[in-house]
Amino acid sequence: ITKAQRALMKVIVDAYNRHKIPQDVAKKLLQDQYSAEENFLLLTEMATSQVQVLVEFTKNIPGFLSLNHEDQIALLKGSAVEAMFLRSAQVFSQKMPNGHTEVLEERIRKSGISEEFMTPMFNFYKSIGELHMIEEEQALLTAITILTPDRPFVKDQQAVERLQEPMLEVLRKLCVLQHPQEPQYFARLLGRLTELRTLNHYHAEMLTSWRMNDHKFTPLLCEIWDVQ
Ligand SMILES: CC1(C)[C@H]2CC[C@]1(C)[C@H](OC(=O)c1ccc(O)cc1)C2
Repeated sequence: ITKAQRALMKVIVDAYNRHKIPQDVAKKLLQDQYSAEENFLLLTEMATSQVQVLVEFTKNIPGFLSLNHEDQIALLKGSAVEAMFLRSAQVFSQKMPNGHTEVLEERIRKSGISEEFMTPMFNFYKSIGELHMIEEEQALLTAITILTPDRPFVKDQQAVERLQEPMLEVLRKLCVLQHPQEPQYFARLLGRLTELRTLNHYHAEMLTSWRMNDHKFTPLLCEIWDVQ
């Protein structure tokens, strides 16, 4: 890994760690009561703070703010669900003090999300947990997800590729260094990004079913997912 690549990795990891989910949201998970309505409100707060954290992290990705402005928006809107699941998968698999994970899982299961969505979601969390990613890998994988050139409405895809490629190269080298006994590890990480894309569909269904039951989203969530 060259000096420049180490510098890039440091910028990404610092940004990833600097923007955390506010502790009050995590604390509330344990306090408030357990009604489906209460759970939905908590998940709304969690999703809203995750999108805020996503926007802050994205602004710190070297070169992102020099992209065409419409493309910046298209990348954020196109990757919000995937970045949110990636971050919550990491929160689920190690960041949470144990006990919180079960409570969060319980609240998700009792918040009006249909069963058919639960399975793929929790399978994804398990498959991320099994990778035991270090924070550098998590941060780089999130940046790579955001810098996906073929999101809808992205005009200058080459400009996005030019930012994503160096990240992929650093991640590839990092995987070789971190997992010398597992030459396929980098390929497994990228395989998770494919699994992530399938969650977009389930997530859209989830939003629709919540809206049909007249659940209210926050303005930020309405804006990032073009609802209401
Ligand atoms: C852990 C998750 C990634 C999983 C369950 C909660 C999440 C934060 C997310 O919730 C929403 O997208 C969401 C969208 C709108 C809303 O009002 C509430 C939650 C889906």
